[in-house]
Amino acid sequence: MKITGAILAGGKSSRMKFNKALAVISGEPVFKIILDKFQLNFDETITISNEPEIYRDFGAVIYSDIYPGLGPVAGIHSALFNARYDRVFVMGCDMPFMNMELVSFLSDHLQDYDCVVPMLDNKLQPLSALYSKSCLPVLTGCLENDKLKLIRIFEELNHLVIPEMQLAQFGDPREIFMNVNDQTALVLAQQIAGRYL
Ligand SMILES: Nc1nc2c(ncn2[C@@H]2O[C@H](COP(=O)(O)OP(=O)(O)OP(=O)(O)O)[C@@H](O)[C@H]2O)c(=O)[nH]1
Repeated sequence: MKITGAILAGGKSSRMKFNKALAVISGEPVFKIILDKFQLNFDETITISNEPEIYRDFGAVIYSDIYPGLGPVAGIHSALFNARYDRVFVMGCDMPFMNMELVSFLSDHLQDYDCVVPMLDNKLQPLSALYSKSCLPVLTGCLENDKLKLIRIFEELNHLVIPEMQLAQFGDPREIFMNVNDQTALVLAQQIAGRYL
């Protein structure tokens, strides 16, 4: 089954105080690290951002939000809408250490579900989850009805949760799922990058 990898890069980076996708780890912007990994592993890679000029120079294929200004639910919606393939791995632009075998594992479990979503620290991880295009009507409904909290999409989606115990076979979930979204996380990511990049 072919998979589209979608990088969401339409946020405000208010915690980092500069565009976190451009934070440098091991000499490269986090966005470039993710883009390279996605292009190597997925059948198609797309980036969802309303600022295409930032990412075009990296050679990214960019689509904007169809519902601009509504946050990450709109980013996932645009990713699924624009993806060439039915299966879409959607990830934030601040996760340099995602494990691609883990993504294959999520994909292997999609058959009977609209999406497969990891759970870490008792929280679903919608921004590192595998979605089918069958999610689109639910996402459109959420956006049209002002239901913009990411976690609420799962009230209506037929989803499979992958518990932390199963994620651990791919490495330390706290590192694999690390969000480099503030200065503290950036320093930590720079310290452990050698093990991943
Ligand atoms: N396409 C798109 N992506 C978004 C949008 N809002 C957030 N994202 C992305 O979703 C991921 C998670 O976003 P957050 O970390 O919760 O928010 P953020 O605005 O990027 O950062 P903070 O302002 O620090 O919360 C990041 O990769 C963002 O770039 C949006 O409106 N559209």
